[in-house]
Amino acid sequence: MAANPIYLGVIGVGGVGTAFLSQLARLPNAPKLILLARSSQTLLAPTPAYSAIPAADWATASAAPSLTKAGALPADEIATYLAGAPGRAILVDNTSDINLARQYPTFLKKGISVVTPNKKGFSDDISLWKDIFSSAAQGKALVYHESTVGAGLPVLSTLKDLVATGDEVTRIEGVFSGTLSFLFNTFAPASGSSNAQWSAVVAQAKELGYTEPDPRDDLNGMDVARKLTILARLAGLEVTSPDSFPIESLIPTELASLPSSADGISQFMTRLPEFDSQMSNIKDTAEKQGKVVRYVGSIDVGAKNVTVGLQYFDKDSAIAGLKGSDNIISFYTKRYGANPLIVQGAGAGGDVTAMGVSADLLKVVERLQ
Ligand SMILES: NC(=O)C1=CN([C@@H]2O[C@H](COP(=O)(O)OP(=O)(O)OC[C@H]3O[C@@H](n4cnc5c(N)ncnc54)[C@H](OP(=O)(O)O)[C@@H]3O)[C@@H](O)[C@H]2O)C=CC1
Ligand SMILES: N[C@@H](CC=O)C(=O)O
Ligand code: NA
Repeated sequence: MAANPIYLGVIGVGGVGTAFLSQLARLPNAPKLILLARSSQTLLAPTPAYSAIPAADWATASAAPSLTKAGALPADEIATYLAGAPGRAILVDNTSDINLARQYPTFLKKGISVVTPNKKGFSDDISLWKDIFSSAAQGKALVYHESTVGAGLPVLSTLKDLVATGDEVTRIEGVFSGTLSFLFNTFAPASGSSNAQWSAVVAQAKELGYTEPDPRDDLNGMDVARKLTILARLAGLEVTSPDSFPIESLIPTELASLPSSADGISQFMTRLPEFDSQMSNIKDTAEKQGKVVRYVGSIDVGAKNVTVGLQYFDKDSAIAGLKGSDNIISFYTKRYGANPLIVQGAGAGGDVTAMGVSADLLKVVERLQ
């Protein structure tokens, strides 16, 4: 244990949360886990001892007899509990909950640093973005969210380094969704052929843990729009919200009004096969031109223009040739000239996303000590 112990609260033990916990259990110099929550239950290390919760997984942790067990706690109670620990505290939010994200300023003002792959807060209204960073300054706390774009790929750190060292970023473009990359790479591969139905590949992406908790957030383009909002803001554009530019949706209009509940997700997945021909038609149109279709985004910093949607690509292009859930993100800058700085690799999945969260956590621990 370090000279100044650092305390950790973790909320969310789904695909990313579970992978994060198993990485945490192996981290050198890991902070002391004193709070672990899922949507219906919270485990707390009793005060004043704050004995560490075993980080291996939820099942092991919840079996520990010494812990206090509560139902879902309001964010301000969690913040008060963490702020009461006898050292600096960090919150890791592994949920996709916008309401929790809206409470980041409460945590930060109390000096609790935030590490998260949850993109909702950083892509919500610009007022929340400003509140998060001014609250961090006020509470002398840190905010790291690398996995909000490109999962664990070094996308935000690269962009921040470019900006901080005075380069001029002119354009950022590429494939920003692991789910949509996997869907198109599998459904419409650049080499060989595929008979896979669109709905079956969507179900596979969900099973592999690539999709958002609600896969419609991937298919409607909102997940990509949120990532582009975050990148645009870091590049200096005041994008007011992720719906302030046009977004092409791949949700069949007939299914657009299903409820956003768990039942709505299940109805959507059940009915999606009825509309497989819509995506097959798009694939065939590209095929007739000797091309493949892919879902891409771009930010033209000078023109303050953001685009999100389908485009056709030559089969020998870098974007057409991506594999699996790969993202590819090209940064065009004054220094790099005509040859962009490119970041490429898996852009979704529990382990690679948790890697970004764990690496951020290590950075925060290092800076707090
Ligand atoms: N999956 C991926 O490849 C990537 C994911 N991300 C982001 O990571 C985050 C997590 O994704 P993922 O693990 O796939 O999602 P999951 O749906 O698998 O897990 C979400 C977890 O959050 C918990 N949860 C939700 N709301 C609350 C709340 N208010 N309080 C406490 N717990 C809550 C759920 O609880 P319960 O277990 O009780 O249901 C569940 O444990 C999301 O923000 C996602 O956008 C980012 C990059 C890539
Ligand atoms: N659902 C997202 C997960 C990572 O952000 C994606 O598919 O890219
Ligand atoms: Na990243």
